[in-house]
Amino acid sequence: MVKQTTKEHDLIVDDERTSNTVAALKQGILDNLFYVVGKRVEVATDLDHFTALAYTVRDRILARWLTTREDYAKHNVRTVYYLSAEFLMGPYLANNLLNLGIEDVIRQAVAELDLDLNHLIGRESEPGLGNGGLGRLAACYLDSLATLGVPAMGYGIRYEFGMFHQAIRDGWQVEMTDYWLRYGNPWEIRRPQACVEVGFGGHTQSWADSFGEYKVLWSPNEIVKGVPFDTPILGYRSGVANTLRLWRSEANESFYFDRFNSGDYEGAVGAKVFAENISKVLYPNDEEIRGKELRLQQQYFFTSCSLQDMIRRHETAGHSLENFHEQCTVQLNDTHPSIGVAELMRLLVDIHGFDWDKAWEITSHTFNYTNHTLLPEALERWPLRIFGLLLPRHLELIYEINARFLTIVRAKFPNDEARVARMSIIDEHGERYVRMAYLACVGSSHINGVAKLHTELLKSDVLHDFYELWPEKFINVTNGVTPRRWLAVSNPEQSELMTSKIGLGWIGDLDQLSQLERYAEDSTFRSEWRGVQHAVKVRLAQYIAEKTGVSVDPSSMFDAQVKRIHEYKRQHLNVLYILTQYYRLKKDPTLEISPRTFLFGGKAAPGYFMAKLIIKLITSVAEVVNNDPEVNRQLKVVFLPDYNVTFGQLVYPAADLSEQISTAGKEASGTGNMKFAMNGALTIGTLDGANIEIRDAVGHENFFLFGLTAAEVAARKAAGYHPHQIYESNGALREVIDGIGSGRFSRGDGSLFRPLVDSLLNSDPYLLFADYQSYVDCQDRVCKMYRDPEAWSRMSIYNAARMGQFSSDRSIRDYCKDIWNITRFEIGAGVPASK
Ligand SMILES: [N-]=[N+]=N[C@]1([C@H](N)O)O[C@H](CO)[C@@H](O)[C@H](O)[C@H]1O
Repeated sequence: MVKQTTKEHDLIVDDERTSNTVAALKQGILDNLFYVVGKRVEVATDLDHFTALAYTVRDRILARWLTTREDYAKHNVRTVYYLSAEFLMGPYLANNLLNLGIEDVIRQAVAELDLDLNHLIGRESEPGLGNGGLGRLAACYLDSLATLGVPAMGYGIRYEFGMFHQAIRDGWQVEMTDYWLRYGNPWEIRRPQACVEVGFGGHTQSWADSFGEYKVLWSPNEIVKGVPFDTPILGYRSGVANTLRLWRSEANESFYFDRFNSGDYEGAVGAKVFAENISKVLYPNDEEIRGKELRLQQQYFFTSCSLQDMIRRHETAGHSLENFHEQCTVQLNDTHPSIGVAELMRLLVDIHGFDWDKAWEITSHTFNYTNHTLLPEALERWPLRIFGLLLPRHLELIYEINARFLTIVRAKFPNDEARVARMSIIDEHGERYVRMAYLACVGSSHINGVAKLHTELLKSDVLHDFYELWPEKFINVTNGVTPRRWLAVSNPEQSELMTSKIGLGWIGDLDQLSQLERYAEDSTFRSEWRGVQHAVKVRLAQYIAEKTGVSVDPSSMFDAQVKRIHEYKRQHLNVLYILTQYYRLKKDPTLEISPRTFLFGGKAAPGYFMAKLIIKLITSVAEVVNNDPEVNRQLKVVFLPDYNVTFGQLVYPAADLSEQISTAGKEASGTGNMKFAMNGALTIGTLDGANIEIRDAVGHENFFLFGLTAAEVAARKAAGYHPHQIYESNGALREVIDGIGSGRFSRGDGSLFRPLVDSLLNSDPYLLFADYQSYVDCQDRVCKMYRDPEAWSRMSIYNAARMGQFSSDRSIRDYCKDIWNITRFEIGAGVPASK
């Protein structure tokens, strides 16, 4: 991590106990080992030392945390509430050391206790409370919100079991439970006094009160307690620490004992199990819904807890609910918390006695909705049967919201009942559904996509009707990633080199990376750049050898594709190229091919058969290629198991080539693409998601482009797409497909990959065949370019230098300006910072 000194605007003064001298830190670690972990040094394990160190670091965050809260309360700040079913935070220790600016003194203090900081950092189990991009984006945004001093709070679910651990057995993915809390979690604080109650099921009764007012009472038949666990989110050198509040579901004592005491043991235990099950485990599906009732329970549970908590904080601060939307703005991270629209209406109308119109004005000015996917199978819709049983009052409220909404639609588009049916929150087809994306659109002031192309496709396709009705609601905010974790923490080598040229400022202001441009033409710097890259690759090669036993050559090109396994992300297209090279080399072993190591990583949703088969294809091809002396000097294929944040921090800095090869129009944005390019990797990619903006930023000449555009994909499909014709007309492709189908890469079992081969030959829904030749030709250009290290490192430096706009700080500034209308806050200065 880069050398650092405490900057002036970290105004918090540490007291004796939390000063940052080596002596005080050593004492802190020893005190926490004894008083908190309850161990003497002599018998302490690495894990004990890690825990004591974590508490020592947390001690130095607490003052900033409490002061932040006090300052926000004192100044009545408008606050952002980021509601997300997923927060993929990754391990905290190294990031907190960077943001506190104490890494060097801690490293010395730990060393003087005969311990190794990097080793202790490696002992932390990461909270895998997310599936992929959506969850990690929420984490990057929390880091930027605190760094920019934006009053904010993250609300989510404290899953007891996070994202499953992935092992590869006989080439297949095997899922294992993630006991991330096995050794406790030093970063969180349980807040039992802030728990809330959440109801499920039951029935409603309605009547007209003495003023003729229509009243409704909901009598749930299950009551669950939501208990918050708070984690401080420290900004980078801002002195600000915001809060991530994650809810755990627990049995509601009284509810549980009443049944117990009445001898209804089954009911009592049932209630307890029901309650505790809700926050038990993360649903491991990325981009596809599995309409399980428990999933809806999870969504309603954390959303209701969060909204009740926000109302309580608002009223405790002496505010009237009349101006709730002026003090609070809520970002819905996809549709997972969109039930919040109906829940806030319930709380305002049923509990706080607001009339409908006032309640709606508050609600519709409180929420903003971010869409993260265009895939139809990922747009959440709940069967009325499940919805009505679990949330009878909310269904009534949604009917009312929908009726009033469709009146607006009919007014603007008279005599267009087809449009009315298309736009209705209630899908009348089949068993009838609640369309959550539509509820989110109707109940939100702003609707944003996560990259320019994605937002355009939302306007022209998935949410076109809503765009025609409310064009003013639609806005784009292209994703970003935090340079703290993904550069300064993950790639200290490159960070040191950059800092030696342009200073430290880039960590807090990534646009300063542009000062690196002039060094791209400096051959000395280019060789230093290559030196750094090689050192990082050596580190990854060691990790690969440790984890898989496969030895890879750090001087080969590291070609990486790490992301969730999904057909639209086309990991299998990457395999088609590997096999194309394989067959070329088998025909002519003397062929000049610069050695390349193909790195794959990523989890498949447990129920997603084709994704699992793609993993098996990769591991099967690896087995053949890596053990074939005719090709394994030039080609190496590695599937690295259990891809997560910690693993990502090793791969992104080490890659030479970043594979962003999704079918154009399918990847909403991507964020791995940004992490790779920031670390100097060159991208081979399609004009999809944020690839387009990355290519425009780094320079078209510094990006390897291939494939159909989104419009061409749509046209190809509309015209009727016949993949078999391409198979017949392209010999190299035919050889590869026949090879896979023959069993050559599956120990002779020709049936193993039949489903994949048939899907490609008959429908190829993600147009691999259509893009195959363009991809192969592009890869050949990559090969050629890699043989010119000067040219390659020049392009690599330009890539890194021009990634400023992909900092999550820029994204958060856009949200503040275009959606949340919120000003940043200067802790201690007591005045809002400039916009
Ligand atoms: N859900 N979801 N969507 C995704 C990712 N899978 O998590 O959100 C990410 C964050 O917005 C996007 O970068 C990515 O393209 C998109 O597919």
